[in-house]
Amino acid sequence: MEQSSPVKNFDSLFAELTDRAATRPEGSGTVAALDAGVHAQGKKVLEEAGEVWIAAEHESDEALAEEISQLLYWVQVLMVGRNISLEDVYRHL
Ligand SMILES: N=c1c2ncn([C@@H]3O[C@H](COP(=O)(O)OP(=O)(O)OP(=O)(O)O)[C@@H](O)[C@H]3O)c2ncn1[C@@H]1O[C@H](COP(=O)(O)O)[C@@H](O)[C@H]1O
Repeated sequence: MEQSSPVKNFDSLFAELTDRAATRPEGSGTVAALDAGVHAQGKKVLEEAGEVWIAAEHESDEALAEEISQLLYWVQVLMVGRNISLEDVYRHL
């Protein structure tokens, strides 16, 4: 029987990416993104932010939500790469 995958959220994705950085599994896009360095990560953050903006102006709710998920992912990659924790960020909220 097919198992449904658990629901992801911001914290669980961050835990997953932190684990990828520690265990470096073969074929992980996150490991490749971390190895590419902060300059490449920053460019992806900016690119995804632009796609969020365009989607917000011109695209469907579903397309916008997908772009936002990609922006969150790339912000988290950058955080993991710089060793910034969720608590480091949350204390500024
Ligand atoms: N949530 C994401 C996620 N969001 C975005 N992305 C990456 O960000 C890229 C953004 O897509 P775009 O459509 O903007 O770009 P693209 O043209 O498809 O790809 P590029 O040419 O820009 O690389 C995607 O191709 C993915 O490489 C993600 N990669 C991984 N995850 C999750 O991260 C976790 C770890 O993934 P792995 O490290 O790959 O195991 C898993 O839960 C994944 O589901």
